[in-house]
This record gives sequence, C-alpha cells and structure tokens, in this order.
Amino acid sequence: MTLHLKKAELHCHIEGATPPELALRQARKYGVDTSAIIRDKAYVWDDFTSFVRCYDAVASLFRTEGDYALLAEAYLTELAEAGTIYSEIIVSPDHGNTVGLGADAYIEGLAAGMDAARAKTGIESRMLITGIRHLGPEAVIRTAEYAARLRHPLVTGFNLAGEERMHSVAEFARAFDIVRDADLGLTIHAGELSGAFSVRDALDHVRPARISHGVRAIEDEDLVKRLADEGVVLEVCPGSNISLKVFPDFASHPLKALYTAGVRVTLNSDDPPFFHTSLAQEYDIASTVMGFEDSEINGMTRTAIEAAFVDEATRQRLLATL
Ligand SMILES: Nc1ncnc2[nH]cnc12
Ligand SMILES: [Zn+2]
Repeated sequence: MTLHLKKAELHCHIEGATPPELALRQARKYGVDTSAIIRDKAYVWDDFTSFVRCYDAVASLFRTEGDYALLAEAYLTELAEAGTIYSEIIVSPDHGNTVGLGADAYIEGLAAGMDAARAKTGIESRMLITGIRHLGPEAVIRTAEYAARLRHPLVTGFNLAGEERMHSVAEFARAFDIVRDADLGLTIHAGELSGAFSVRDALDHVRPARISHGVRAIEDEDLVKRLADEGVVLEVCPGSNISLKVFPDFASHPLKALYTAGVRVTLNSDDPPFFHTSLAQEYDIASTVMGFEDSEINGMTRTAIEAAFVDEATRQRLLATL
C-alpha cells in the first residue's frame, strides 16, 4: 500500500474526475435523465467513442461557476487526503462554452475551487487548457489563442486531447506555436490510441516537454531511446490504458519497461471514476502489481514535480516537501 507516500499528478481531465454520485446530484439539480450514461452508480461506455460521448454528457451537468468550483474543490480535497501535494488538472473552455457558461467564468469557477482546496488542505494545483482534437485544427487554434491571451496565474500549460486517430499532429503545430509564444508549458496526448508514430510526430511538430500517455512508444525501440535521451516526461495512466484496452492487462503494460529504459515516467489517473481508478490506486498498482519499490515510486513523484508547469519557487518548495 502507498498511503504513506507523497503523490503528485500531471494528468487528470477535470470533468472526467466527476464521481457518479456528484453527476447524479447535478442531474437532479438540472432535471436531466442520466439513465443512458450512469447505471448502478457507474458510467456506461464501451470504447473510446462512447467514452467521449459519456464524458461530454457528464460535462454538460456543470453549468455555473459554482458547479465548477465544487467539482475542483471536491477532486483536489480527495487527492490531498491521499497524500497528494500537487495536481495539474486538464480543463476545457470548449465545454464551458458548450453549456453557455463561457470560457472566463469556467476558468474562474475552477480557480475558486482550487483556491478553496489549497486553503483547506495545502494542495497546490494548476490548470492546463486543452484543445479538443476531434473538433479540428481551427477550433484548437481558437482555444490556443484564448489560452495565450488569458494570462491567468493558475493556467500554466496547454494540452491536446480527444480522438487521437483524427487529423495529423502537423495540423496542430500552429496552435502549439501560439501557446509556446505565450510561455505556456506544452504537452500533448499521443501514443495512447495511435501507435509509436504519433509520439514521434508529437516530438517533431510540437516539441513538448511532456507527452500525455506516450506509452505506445514501446512499439519502437529507437523512439524509446530518443525519449530517454531527450528527457521527455511521460504522463502514464496505467488504469486508463487497461480500461480503454490499449493493453490487455497490467502484466503487459509497458510502464516498467519504459522506466528501465531510462524514460522519465510519472503516475496519473486520467479520468478516474470512468476508469474505476484514482491516483491513490495508480500508486498502489505501481507498487503491488508492477513491483516498483517505494524509492522508485518516490522518484516518479519527484519527476512529476520537476516536470510540473509551475514557477521555480513553487517547484523548489514542493521538492523540499518530498
Ligand atoms: N484518455 C483520454 N484520451 C484522449 N482524450 C481524452 N479526454 C479525456 N480523456 C481522454
Ligand atoms: Zn488524458
């Protein structure tokens, strides 16, 4: 068990962190029928396409600043109770726009929840704005322009999530140029639904400090060596990968092989209740199923803080608590 270990997380989609019980409360508040997306207090989906449909339906249950503040505070408080000192949440102003809340109120609501969680527990957190790949390059450029002009102290990075099998990475290079110029940290979903080529494309066209997932780099030995040599950090989400059938089981998950090859890896939960996991459970699996020593897991937590999109004073303060 790893309850005694400090933890840090770089990769959790905030709407994807909604516990089904909270989704049901929100649905009652807005009079929404959830029978197609929640059964027996569990989310209903069976492949990536139906997962995204379910995710979007859950997101549509958050409609005010207060709703988003509640979600962020609840998630971060749960993390803090499990020993987490730092969390980056992936946020999607497109979802705020879809429900008519607007991007600014969406961000302010989340920021209020983050502030409340820090006041209560001490947990430090930041937001990474994400573009949604299946909405296409033009929509992602608009989201990148929004992220670049926002200059919110808690928004420190940019990601690209969504259906990885749609469009080429090169089509999103312009969006990433915009946010790089605004000094936001860069990470991109790759090597999850698509193979090693998508990780190589991400490195070539985006030049990110980190890759969201990246685990299918294991299909290409030269690429694994390149990741290790260049010190690119992978945000690995083992439970998500098994749930989405990227790998059949934990025994065939490449976390250990990547770690042994010298790739800088971190532990993350992605969309925890959708994948029947939590950050604490990912740490436990690394320990009891994948056989990592406590010292090795602490090393991954240290890697997460080293790769966090925070100012140097905050990074040093967090490192000192490990
Ligand atoms: N695992 C995942 N991959 C890509 N996009 C996502 N959006 C939310 N979860 C995601
Ligand atoms: Zn993700």
